[in-house]
Amino acid sequence: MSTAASSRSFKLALVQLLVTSSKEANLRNARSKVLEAAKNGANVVVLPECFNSPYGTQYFPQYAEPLENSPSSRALQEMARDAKVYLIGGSFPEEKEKKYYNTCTIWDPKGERLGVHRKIHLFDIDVPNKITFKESEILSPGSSPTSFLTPWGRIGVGICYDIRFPELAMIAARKGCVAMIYPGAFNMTTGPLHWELLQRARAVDNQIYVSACSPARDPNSSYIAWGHSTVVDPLGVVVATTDEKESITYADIDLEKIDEARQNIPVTSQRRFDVYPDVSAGN
Ligand SMILES: NC(=O)CC(=O)C(=O)O
Repeated sequence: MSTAASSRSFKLALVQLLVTSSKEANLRNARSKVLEAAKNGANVVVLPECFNSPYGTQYFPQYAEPLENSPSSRALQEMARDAKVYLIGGSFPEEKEKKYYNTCTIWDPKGERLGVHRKIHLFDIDVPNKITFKESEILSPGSSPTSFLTPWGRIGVGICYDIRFPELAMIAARKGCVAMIYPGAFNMTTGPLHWELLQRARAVDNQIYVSACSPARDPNSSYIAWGHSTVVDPLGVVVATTDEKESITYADIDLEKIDEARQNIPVTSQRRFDVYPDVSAGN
């Protein structure tokens, strides 16, 4: 783990991976990028949604794996352990009891699994002449919010379309999360419209860090990812981003910035739960 981290700051790395149709090649590439990020001082590393398979309902059954002892789980565990980082392992199609999920596994620097997030909000949209996608044709939704503890504080995790539902980020922030991180894969229609806007909105509403990690863009794939993996600070300012190509994006996550935002603009302590309900109650 990097010695540059203090109890109030850590280095986040977003691995914008160029995903191919070869699961083995994707796992090898992910491993080499996670090790590279660790060498460059990253403490927490993020992979993109569907990091080990092309993104599309037609691919999910073919690429799906169980969570326990499967090639992708083992590879993620070894990456986290060998790189000595906290690893938010993007997502892969999971098969469990004859159902499929879009699932993110989270690992600590010893290779212990810290959490499992199954995409709660399935990506079902229809923008005429632009994009139609229906994850629910194949996938089942997850049903619980996910967060995990690091030496720097608790981090919440969602997957892609989950970012459009502000409740998840609100719940995470009210439970004390310092960041909400989304492996995601927006596309050429919704990417330019909403990718950055949604991250900035979730960050400024909750005065936390928000980040989303995309696959790199492959113009020949059936689903063309937007790319532009990004980190936004608690004031809603983009502090790190990239273009569409394969890359690693780094950002220093400074927890003082959360305190400062909340002191200067104290919405966090001015909420009126006597007027409207607190969505985090009971979650
Ligand atoms: N791919 C997704 O889950 C979501 C997305 O592309 C969007 O919300 O836009």
